[in-house]
Amino acid sequence: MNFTKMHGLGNDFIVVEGETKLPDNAAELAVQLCNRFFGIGADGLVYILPSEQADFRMRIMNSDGSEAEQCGNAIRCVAKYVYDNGLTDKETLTIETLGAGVQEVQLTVENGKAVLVRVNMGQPILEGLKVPTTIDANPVINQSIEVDGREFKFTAVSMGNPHCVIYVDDAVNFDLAAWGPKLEVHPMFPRKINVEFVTVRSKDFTDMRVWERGAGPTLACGTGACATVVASVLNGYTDRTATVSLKGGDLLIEWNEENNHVYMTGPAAEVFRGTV
Ligand SMILES: N[C@H](CCC[C@H](N)C(=O)O)C(=O)O
Repeated sequence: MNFTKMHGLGNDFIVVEGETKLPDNAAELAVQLCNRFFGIGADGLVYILPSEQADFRMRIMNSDGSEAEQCGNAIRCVAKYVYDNGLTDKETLTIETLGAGVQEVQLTVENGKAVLVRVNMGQPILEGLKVPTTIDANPVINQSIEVDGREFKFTAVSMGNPHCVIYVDDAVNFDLAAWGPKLEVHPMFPRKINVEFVTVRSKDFTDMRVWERGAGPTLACGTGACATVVASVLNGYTDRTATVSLKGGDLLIEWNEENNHVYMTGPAAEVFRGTV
């Protein structure tokens, strides 16, 4: 099987093109190939598939073999892949995902290669029961949750995949490994959850570190960055356009007031190609 290794701000993926549908063994393949010692190594396995509604369809498996509804960093990689490899000559194209339907993507092209990608990530889902959480509120803001005797307050946002946004004093140095895994699988989250720890630095700048559902600590999370800005606007902490600074780099997020859509702008990179 031929693959292309790509990343969005260090959130890295094995990208596979040429299949007409998700292989039956995609979950096992994801666990095997994402393993950083016995496989290629990545946060996820991404398939570029044909679509009836859009130019392309993306499906993404986390490194634990679970399928995610949506992935911001991966969709930027897919957009770069299809343009750079001549599968399309469009600089504005559409990609269909499980969690957000047909999404418009705009490429910035330099020397025939896509260097920056702006994605319409769709509308956030704020009804607690639809994120999903067990909390019947809309939105779920400042919700108390306890793990191992420590109380956190979270805001719940779905971008097609579920997110739990928690504000802390120092996100950059927060002990992700101590608390991320416990929150990920808390019974308040019926489909588990991605956990973002956020420190607001100004009305248009936040630090964020993420423990991802099904992948653990990643260097960046695109949907998590979108959830961070939505939660920060709901809490009155930031404006609707803000930079989210992740361990792997920065994403520019805009939650558009007119159409309620969230836009994410950031880079994507190809690292190497291979056969496995
Ligand atoms: N682990 C996530 C999927 C990948 C999301 C993240 N890598 C992004 O860039 O949005 C989940 O299970 O919902």
